[in-house]
Amino acid sequence: MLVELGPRSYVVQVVSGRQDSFAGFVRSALDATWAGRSCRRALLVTDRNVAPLEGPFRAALENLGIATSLSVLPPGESTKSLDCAADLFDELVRIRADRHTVVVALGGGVIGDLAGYVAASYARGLPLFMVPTTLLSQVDSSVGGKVGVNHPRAKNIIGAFHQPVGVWIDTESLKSLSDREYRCGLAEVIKYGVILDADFFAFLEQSVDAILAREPAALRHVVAHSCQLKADVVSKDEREETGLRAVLNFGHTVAHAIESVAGYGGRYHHGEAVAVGMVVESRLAENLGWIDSATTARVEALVERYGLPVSAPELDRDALIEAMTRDKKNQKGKIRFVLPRMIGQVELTDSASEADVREALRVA
Ligand SMILES: NC(=O)c1ccc[n+]([C@@H]2O[C@H](COP(=O)([O-])OP(=O)(O)OC[C@H]3O[C@@H](n4cnc5c(N)ncnc54)[C@H](O)[C@@H]3O)[C@@H](O)[C@H]2O)c1
Ligand SMILES: O=C(O)C(=O)C[C@@H](O)[C@H](O)[C@H](O)COP(=O)(O)O
Ligand SMILES: [Zn+2]
Repeated sequence: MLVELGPRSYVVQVVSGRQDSFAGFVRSALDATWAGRSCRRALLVTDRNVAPLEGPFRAALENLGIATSLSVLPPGESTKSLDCAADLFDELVRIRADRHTVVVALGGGVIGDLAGYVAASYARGLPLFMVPTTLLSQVDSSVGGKVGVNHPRAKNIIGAFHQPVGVWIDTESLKSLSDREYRCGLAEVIKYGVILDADFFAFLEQSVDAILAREPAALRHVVAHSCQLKADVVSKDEREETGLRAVLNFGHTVAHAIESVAGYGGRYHHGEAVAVGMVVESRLAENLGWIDSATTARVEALVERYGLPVSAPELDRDALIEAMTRDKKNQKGKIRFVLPRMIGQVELTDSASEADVREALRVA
């Protein structure tokens, strides 16, 4: 599928175990860019858990005549930091990278966001390939060009929009992914159903066993359909300017507060925080009269059936609300939420008062 962005358009290729075609994909994606055939060097960025998968990707790049250096970082959310970005800048300087040096992010959303941010900033922009290896990064973070790192008190607050030149998704790379990380990806998948596609939400309700068992056909549908939904949104509102792209932030006002209060790499991984966030924000919509209690119950039930948390009772409520006051979506000092009007449709609003938010968090 294509993410249509005029001169920055790119292909999202979804395969199952076709590593041999990666080199051809890179060649044709690079040929479509201004940097084209002059790309002779690459920095392949990964983490320790994913490093066992890097060999064929490095070999493919080398076979294309692209001399490839490898940076292996510690796994986990705390790697999405300015310190780790600085390490990658050091490496790019060391290998004398120039604007024809390609950055390849092989890993989950942490590696994609971090390496993407480095690619966006170094020499004011290097060509970037995303090779996502978690379900979450395959259905969400590898597509759309949001890259960045965390500030200790504000999630993703340092970043850029920098579209990749290509996204290579091999669903077979998920074979080594833990069940916990697999479920994290399913939180963002459920999100797509709530925000954009009631039929997809119903499919997720009907296919719990097949999806949790990672049945290949169900998995491919989940990945390809999620990417298509995201690609359509990003094509229409690349930089979150019209309000459309903001729909992808359903559950995230609360989720990002949970992550920064609990600590990056702490008790809640991003997908788990999004799971809690979707339940709390559905309850908020219900309390505002936007949806009925049956709709909230449907969201909560699906989150639970996929083995994801629905509450974070141990986190301090004042700290959560304080963290929400630093959310990127806020305007004129008001916290903004993306809330459901029904399954398949959401709206951005600043109409929730602090008391409303507190009430929605009360039972969470
Ligand atoms: N840019 C965006 O649009 C966007 C969208 C959603 C999420 N995100 C960001 O993505 C991050 C979360 O991404 P994530 O859930 O992929 O987390 P992650 O990158 O931390 O990966 C989760 C864990 O899985 C391991 N792993 C990765 N691939 C593996 C594989 N194939 N086999 C075994 N282990 C593997 C990693 O080493 C890590 O320990 C968060 O920082 C979130 O903010 C960004
Ligand atoms: O791509 C987007 O836009 C999203 O909102 C996708 C989210 O799942 C993702 O977590 C994203 O990183 C959040 O963006 P942010 O702008 O709120 O930091
Ligand atoms: Zn997310």
